[in-house]
Formats: sequence, C-alpha cells, structure tokens
Amino acid sequence: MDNPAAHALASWAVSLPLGIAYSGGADSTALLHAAAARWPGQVQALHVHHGLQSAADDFERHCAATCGALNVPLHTGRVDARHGSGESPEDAARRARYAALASLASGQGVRDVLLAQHADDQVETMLIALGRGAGLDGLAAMPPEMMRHGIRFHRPLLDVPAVQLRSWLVAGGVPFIEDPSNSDERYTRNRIRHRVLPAIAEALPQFRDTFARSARNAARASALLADLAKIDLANVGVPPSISALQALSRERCANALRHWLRTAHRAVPSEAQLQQLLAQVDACRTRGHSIRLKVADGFVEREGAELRWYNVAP
Ligand SMILES: Nc1ncnc2c1ncn2[C@@H]1O[C@H](COP(=O)(O)OP(=O)(O)OP(=O)(O)O)[C@@H](O)[C@H]1O
Repeated sequence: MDNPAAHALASWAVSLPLGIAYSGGADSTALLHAAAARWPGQVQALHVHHGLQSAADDFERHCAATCGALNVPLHTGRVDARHGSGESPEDAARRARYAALASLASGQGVRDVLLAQHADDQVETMLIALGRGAGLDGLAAMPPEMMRHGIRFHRPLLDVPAVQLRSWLVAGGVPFIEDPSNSDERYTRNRIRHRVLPAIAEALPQFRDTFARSARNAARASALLADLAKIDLANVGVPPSISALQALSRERCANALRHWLRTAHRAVPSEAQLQQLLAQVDACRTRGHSIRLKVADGFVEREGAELRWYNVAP
C-alpha cells in the first residue's frame, strides 16, 4: 500500500528547504514520511509545543523519536495560547500556532511550510462555517495555499480522505499520537467528525468531492467580490465618501463597506450591524445627519462627508 500523502506531493510545487508542520498526529505523520521520502535532506520538521496541555511534553518526545528515525531535523517552538475576548480557545490556539510555525520556519531559512489538513477537515470546516451563518468567505473553507507572517503555507492533502492516511499508517505499523482531545465532544469539530460525517457519508457517498467543489466555487466567488470591492473602494475612497456609497446598489455598498472594515480595520460587522449601517448611509442626506454605530469592537461615525471607524477598546 502506498502512502496517499506521497501521491498528493508528487506534483506539488514548493521551494526547498521545506518545513512540515508536525504535531505527531496521524495526518502530519503521514505527511512527514511522504515529504522526507520525496525531498531527502531538504525537510525540517516544525513542532509547536502547546504549553497548556499536560501531555505536550510526551508529544514532543514522540516527535523527536520519529524525526530521529527519519533523519529529519526537528525544531520546537512554545506557545502560550491565551484567548482574547470574542475569540474561542481553539481559534486562539490556531492563531498562535501559525505565528509559532512561521517563526520556526524563518529561523531555519524555510519559506514554504506544509500543513496536513485533509478532505475530512475541509468538510468539517465548511460545516462549522455553515453553523455560524458564514458568508462565501467562510464557505470557501481552507485554501490550498496562503501567505501568513511572510511564510507560504500549503495544504497538499485537502483531497485525501482521512481514512486513507490512517489506513496507511496502521498497515505499516507507523507510530503516531492519538490526541485524546480529538474525541472530546464538547468541541463542535469533534461532534461533526464523529456524528455528522458518518451520516452524510451514508446519504451522500461522494460528499468529500462535492463539498470540495462547493468550497472552490465559494472561494472563486469570494475572490470576485473582493475584486469588486477594490474597484468600488477606489472610486468611493478610503475612508469612504458617503455620497459615493449612496451611488452604489445596496449589495455593492454592503460589499464595499465589509471589505473596507475588514482590510483597513480588521473589523467584521455582524449582519445586523451591517444592515443598520446601510440604512444610515442611505438616510444620510442632510448636513446635520449624524451616524454613530457599533461595529465589531469599535464604532463607525460620520465625519463630514466621510465615514470613519474608531476602535474604542477600554
Ligand atoms: N502542535 C503542532 N505542531 C506543529 N504543527 C501542528 C500542530 N498542531 C497542528 N499542526 C499542523 O496543523 C494541521 C492542522 O491542525 P489540526 O489540529 O487539525 O491537526 P491534528 O489534529 O494535530 O492533526 P495531525 O493528525 O495532522 O497531526 C496539522 O495537520 C499539522 O500539520
């Protein structure tokens, strides 16, 4: 039986030397083996030690043993993922992990890092996005490539079903860590993995492929909306002119405002906030009309002929 990760890497373009985000879990273990075979002597394993978990020291020891056997250098970074307000512990841990991986990679002169998310992870991510009422951006789920902190992160396994990776590991007796938190059903992702995916698989056997196609379609449409927002903001200005916003259709105005808030201020309005803002922009036809609306963790205000966003964090 061939490593399905090796098949995925066969035509994947990366720059060398290459980093592998290696947790010690099943998926990144299969990925590490495939990468070490495909690019001998060019692979660096990057491991993030999550100081919060008591088992983290054991995970690191396991990773060191595997890397020793594969003759792959292992670099470990520590994170203390305290979550800020409005951020879930999982989101905080993920954000801290990417920053740590990027810093480990830069330290080794590595510009490209592979992550091991697979087709099941992609479907779970889409379902989580649906559960949150996400827009196209969220339904696009995880991109196969992205730049973060100056590092190019790749996800070459997005078309590979989880069961194929695990079967290869088990068939070859390849050791990997079974993270106990993966079976904790207090986490939405785990509930989806253990209860929802088996039911979907029964009703829609092709779901991994078709969901992936939907994610790609959403990503394309989302990119077009971002292009349109850039065109509109070039006319409307940044900060945006109220009269120029009024010349746009309601949906185009919403798209431009969402893009402005996100790119200029990292502020993501709720649906209700955006609807209020649109109504205020539309109603703002007199000199004396004032606008002041809560948006994300700040406010949008009218200042003369323009809108401004202020962050009034305590
Ligand atoms: N502690 C870590 N150190 C380095 N990379 C990690 C770590 N945790 C996760 N990653 C990387 O991020 C990807 C997605 O994270 P996720 O939490 O879904 O992985 P995981 O459950 O640990 O899976 P895996 O079986 O791949 O190790 C992993 O496939 C791996 O490439």
